[in-house]
Amino acid sequence: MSSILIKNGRILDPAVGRDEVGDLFLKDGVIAELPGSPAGTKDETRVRGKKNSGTVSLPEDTVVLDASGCYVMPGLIDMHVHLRDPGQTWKEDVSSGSRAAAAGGFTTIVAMPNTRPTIDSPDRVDYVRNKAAHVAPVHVLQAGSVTKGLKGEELSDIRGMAAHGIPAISEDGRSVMNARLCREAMEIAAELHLPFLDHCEDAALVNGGCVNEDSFSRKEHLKGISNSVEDVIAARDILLAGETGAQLHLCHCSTKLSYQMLKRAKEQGFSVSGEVCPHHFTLTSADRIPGDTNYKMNPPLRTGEDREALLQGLADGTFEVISTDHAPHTAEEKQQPMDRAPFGIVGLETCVPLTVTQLVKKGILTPLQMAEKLSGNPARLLHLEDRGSLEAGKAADVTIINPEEEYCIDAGKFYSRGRNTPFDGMKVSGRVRVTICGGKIVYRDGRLYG
Ligand SMILES: NC(=O)N[C@@H](CC(=O)O)C(=O)O
Ligand SMILES: [Zn+2]
Ligand SMILES: [Zn+2]
Repeated sequence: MSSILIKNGRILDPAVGRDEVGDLFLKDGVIAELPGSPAGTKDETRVRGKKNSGTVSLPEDTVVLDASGCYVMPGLIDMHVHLRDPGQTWKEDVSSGSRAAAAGGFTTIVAMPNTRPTIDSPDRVDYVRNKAAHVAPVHVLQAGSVTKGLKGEELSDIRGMAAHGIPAISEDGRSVMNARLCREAMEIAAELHLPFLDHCEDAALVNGGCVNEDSFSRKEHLKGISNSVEDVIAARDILLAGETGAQLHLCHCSTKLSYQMLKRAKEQGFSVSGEVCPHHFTLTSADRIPGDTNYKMNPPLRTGEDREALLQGLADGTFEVISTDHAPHTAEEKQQPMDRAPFGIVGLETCVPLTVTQLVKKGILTPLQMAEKLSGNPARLLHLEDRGSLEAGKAADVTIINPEEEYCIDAGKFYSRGRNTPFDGMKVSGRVRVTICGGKIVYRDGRLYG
């Protein structure tokens, strides 16, 4: 493996609050001290000085990357991805999904267990892990389901799956509607220090709704999904997490009340966190094009008031994570009427430009906060100690982004098998230039390697 020197980038390390122009050196799969800098010192002025002094001697095979004008962040981590493998590999599989991740700047992704069959046992965890080890250019972590077959009747073998390396449990796609069973799962999760990634949706309240319940749904005579569908389960599960001590992470938060409840729970010292997806911080139900199922996802696009609360929560730190909820479906599947088409949109290859365009350029997040929500915090919440930071000794997982490059999103160029996005053709700013995983360049300027 060659060494890599990243020169003149804006080094953004959320773990230590570092934001300065400098160089980064990667060697033997880890972030290393810059050659010539006295070992163990973190005197950045001296390291920077060396750069210009010409005395640095690099290993001969060093690849030098000029990152002038670019953000250099610890490799991005997506806590919420659907790889559809096993069982629905026409939509996506471990290979295509992990390649899309690399192209999107992600070096670690968490795959949700709502596959066919469900990932609810150690051997099914092993299936994804073994496949990923052979085909994935980035780290793929497989979450385990809370109940067998996502049926909500009997707990999965959570302990067994924990022994096989799941980073978290999740019933994503639905909620565990039986509160007693959910509480039992949280007790086990607390004991094993496994985060509980919570999809909040009351199965009875949702009642076949397909878009947000508002004036638009009424006008189109579509069944609506009220905010309470999400909020009642978020409230219930925050209470259960408080009682059990489980580490609760609210997935794809979309409502104003989920923001307020999360904020309050944190003030009370509960171990809770929350994520917002780019589509929810970018769009509202008013942006939906009637009949276009690429605007159909779960939870649905909400009102402007909800979106404002999400932006507020991202800015004030209540939501510490941005995740994609990458949910690929085929064009045929999506070309059904609104009430029949599947929920979900792809997100791995649009997350960085949407975050830069909607949040950083508009002053809602600083570039350092962007690195925090896309890497530092996910690493902390998933207990990935070697990631989410650019300090010496950490994994050589790095993402280089040019925040100034303007272009139009082209779904036809996605590495994902899914093309289902409402953002095709949208003008954005911010392009992933290089993704480095484990000290290897896996993506550079439009091309995948390895
Ligand atoms: N978000 C979605 O709209 N769809 C997800 C399920 C989920 O994340 O709840 C999917 O698996 O397709
Ligand atoms: Zn979900
Ligand atoms: Zn999901």
